[in-house]
Amino acid sequence: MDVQDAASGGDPALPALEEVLAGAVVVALPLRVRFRGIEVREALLLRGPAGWGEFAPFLEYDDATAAAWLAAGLEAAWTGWPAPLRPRVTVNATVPAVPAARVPEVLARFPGCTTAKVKVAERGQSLDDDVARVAAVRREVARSEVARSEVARSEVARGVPDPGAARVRVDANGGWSVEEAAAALAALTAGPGQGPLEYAEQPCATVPELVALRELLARGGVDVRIAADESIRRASDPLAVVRAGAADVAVLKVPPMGGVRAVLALAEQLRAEGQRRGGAAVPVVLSSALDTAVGLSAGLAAAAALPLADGEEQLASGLGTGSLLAADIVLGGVTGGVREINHGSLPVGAVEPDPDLLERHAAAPERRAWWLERLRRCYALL
Ligand SMILES: O=C(O)CCC(=O)c1ccccc1C(=O)O
Ligand SMILES: [Mg+2]
Repeated sequence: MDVQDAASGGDPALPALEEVLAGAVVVALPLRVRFRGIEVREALLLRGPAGWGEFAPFLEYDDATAAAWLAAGLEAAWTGWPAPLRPRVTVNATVPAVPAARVPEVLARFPGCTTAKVKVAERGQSLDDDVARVAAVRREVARSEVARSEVARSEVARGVPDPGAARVRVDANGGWSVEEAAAALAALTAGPGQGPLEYAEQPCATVPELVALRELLARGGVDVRIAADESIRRASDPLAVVRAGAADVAVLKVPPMGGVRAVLALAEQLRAEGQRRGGAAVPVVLSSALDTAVGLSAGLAAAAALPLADGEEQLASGLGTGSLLAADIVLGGVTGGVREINHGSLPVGAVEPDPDLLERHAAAPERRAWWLERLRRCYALL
């Protein structure tokens, strides 16, 4: 992170820029449904001695922010990751801000997932849209869960799957005011067809708002944990939100934190900080940044290497987002083959992009040039 270092020849552990550029491939992958305002996911893939890495900061990010994403990609391709502690990682279904009627179609791409994360507070939509979408997710997850369980098969016949049984979390991406969040979380937990929420991810944008929301929820008897996402990955001090007592759960993503090792170190600090505060550790949820199959390998490596306390159950990771892409650069996917979601989990391990798919999904020449230039600028910041 020291500009002077870069100017004077750079970090000795960094591969040479020419070497990094030599293995760069830029792809553009279509999404099945609009997510986070985008319909095509562009990514620059890096080929190094340790394997493949990904550099895919969202287009609007500035270079200082994007540099951390490059560090994560270089770690993947030139250094590799700590050994996994478990071979598979449980993932949540990720439900974009679709109309309720499209929920079954989305969830069908997350076979066996019993935890669902639902996007809420989308710009241009109303609380009614969120309430309908979340209720549809509860119904659908409960239905498929009951359908899988021998014991409960007769209950399906009797038509009584319990919508409260699904594990549902919502992600507002900071889109609510404190008052809107309190009203929405009350409606999403107590209204008809609703039930408990595992947590609400970034209901409001700022740390003081999160603190105020927690107080308001406690006063109103609404029992929903708060998870911090943007308050961690966009903050100069990622621990500040936990120190302020504003978050019960920490959502961590490998690319914005600068790599698997950086995420694991932060998880360790969060654990210590939580214990210092009141004895309870702050649980960590690994999540994707809408990565390609290559980028997801890094998230899976982090989730698989995350130490757990005795008896601690790992919360489902938001790493099933490959299902949101209509095409990827490894063979197979959810419909069969390499690293498909099976019984709600994904196997850990590297993937090898398919040369034909890399070619088929290659970005246009001007987009490739744009990404290579961005890589050069970010490299200079490492
Ligand atoms: O956590 C998940 O289920 C999927 C990942 C996700 O929601 C996401 C993906 C890209 C950018 C931002 C976010 C987010 O969590 O806000
Ligand atoms: Mg989020």
